[in-house]
Amino acid sequence: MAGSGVFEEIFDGEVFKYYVDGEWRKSSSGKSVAIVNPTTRKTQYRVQACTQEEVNKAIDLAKVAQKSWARTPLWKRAELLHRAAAILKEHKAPIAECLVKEIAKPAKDAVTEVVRSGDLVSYTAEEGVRILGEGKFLVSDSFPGNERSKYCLTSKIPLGVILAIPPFNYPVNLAVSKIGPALIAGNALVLKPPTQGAVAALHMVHCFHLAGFPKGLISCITGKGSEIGDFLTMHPGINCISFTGGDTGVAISKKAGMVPLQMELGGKDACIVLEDADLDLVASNIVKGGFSYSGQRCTAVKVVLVMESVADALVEKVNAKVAKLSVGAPEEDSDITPVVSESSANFIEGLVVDAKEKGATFCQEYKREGNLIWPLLLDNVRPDMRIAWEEPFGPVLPVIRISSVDEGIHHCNASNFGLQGCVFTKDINKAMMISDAMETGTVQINSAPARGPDHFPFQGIKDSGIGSQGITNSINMMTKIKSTVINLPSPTYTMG
Ligand SMILES: NC(=O)C1=CN([C@@H]2O[C@H](COP(=O)(O)OP(=O)(O)OC[C@H]3O[C@@H](n4cnc5c(N)ncnc54)[C@H](OP(=O)(O)O)[C@@H]3O)[C@@H](O)[C@H]2O)C=CC1
Ligand SMILES: O=C(O)[C@H](O)COP(=O)(O)O
Repeated sequence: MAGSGVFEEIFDGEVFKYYVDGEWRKSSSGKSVAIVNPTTRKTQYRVQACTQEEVNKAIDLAKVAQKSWARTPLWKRAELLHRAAAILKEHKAPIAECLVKEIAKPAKDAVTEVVRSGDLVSYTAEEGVRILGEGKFLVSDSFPGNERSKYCLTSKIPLGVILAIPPFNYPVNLAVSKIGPALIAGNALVLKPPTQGAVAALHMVHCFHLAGFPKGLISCITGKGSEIGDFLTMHPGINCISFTGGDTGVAISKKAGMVPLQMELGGKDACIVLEDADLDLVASNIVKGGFSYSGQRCTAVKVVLVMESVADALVEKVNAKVAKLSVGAPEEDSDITPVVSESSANFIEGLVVDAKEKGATFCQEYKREGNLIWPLLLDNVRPDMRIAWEEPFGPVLPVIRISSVDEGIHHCNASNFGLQGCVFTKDINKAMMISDAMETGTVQINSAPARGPDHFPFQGIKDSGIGSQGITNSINMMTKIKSTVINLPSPTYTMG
């Protein structure tokens, strides 16, 4: 059960504590933030509403702890990360339980998220010792006009204090995808978890505490992003921000100071289906890609662009699979579970109503109970409908029929998002041409969009993000190049 067993010290019986200076503490604010269970719509947990002074303290301590952490041998940093990964996996059950209660993640997927996170941390430790263990050696005579009298040695040094802000849909995995790279690279880390998902994140942080990381190196500040977010992101003590979420990220990028930003934001991932595609494969991928975790993935298929000649057949196959999706509680491991909040459900409903008014074909009856929305495929969607462009982040998927591949590419590229996309065809030449033409960070050929495996580069263009994630890219992003140049009194040439 949450907050019990090895996790007892993170809970005071009513409110989960926040983490600073290697300790679990109550906020001096005396206030807490409620986490509403999306299924019951009742308060499930409470977390501390941290104050600005508590943020200042966490960042001050992080600054101090980072200095000695950066002097800790790389292999020792890796060893601690491996230990944290093992503890995380050992305690997957109570952490998964939090994910079920806080964000209505289906029970099996919740366990998968925790195990995947442990694997991510271990991989990060291994990758870190390799890529941070190497630098560059340059000689001056390769540049015109120079003799071989200067040797340049480069290495990767930490940035300082990294601020990590993950979203509700992967509060553990998208937290460790920032924590692991930050720590292996010698940085300190301040985590601001999403409110929905905060308790799972606090349990995860406790696994790092149990692993024995130095005091002050990691802290976890809870509270509403709308209240504490600006103070954190504009804090002069923060040296880098790694954020995953929605439009909030665009606002942060305008407010943040001169610090490196890693922004993974929303998407409207298009699935382009050509006439020669294997329609059974496409249908499976559309259902998995569009409806897993009720469409609440940035990489969910969010619009299907299918050639008119195969559209009827495809829609029929997709509908047959949608009919088999189970709808209900996350505890029962239902395929479709309640969306994260009432406001999210209302937003999705707004898109559905707009599509209805403008004449979309409803392949299923629209049904909603509380935050639970039954899976819905909308056929014959046209560009004047909001759902053609906006991200529902729910189990509603639009189908736009196209008469040419160019029309599909045009729709994809007209979006202000550019996260991922996919194309289904048996013709690899066409697939490559379409992939090159799609203005997205990744194109999947013959599979639905996905971030994983977690070591693959993951990036969005346009409003979908800044920089690139993936284990190696995140480690590099959280470091800076430092050069040392040895100036020789006279040129020297090998064996010369
Ligand atoms: N490209 C990607 O990798 C991914 C993108 N997303 C996108 O995220 C969105 C859904 O996630 P959601 O959690 O609702 O996104 P939000 O942008 O609403 O929230 C993301 C995080 O930002 C915090 N936050 C809110 N306001 C501020 C602020 N002013 N300053 C700093 N932090 C703040 C939130 O805290 P709090 O919860 O307390 O408000 C949360 O931790 C979708 O648009 C989705 O596409 C999601 C996952 C992956
Ligand atoms: O937040 C998201 O939606 C994730 O980054 C998607 O990850 P996945 O594609 O591996 O499910």
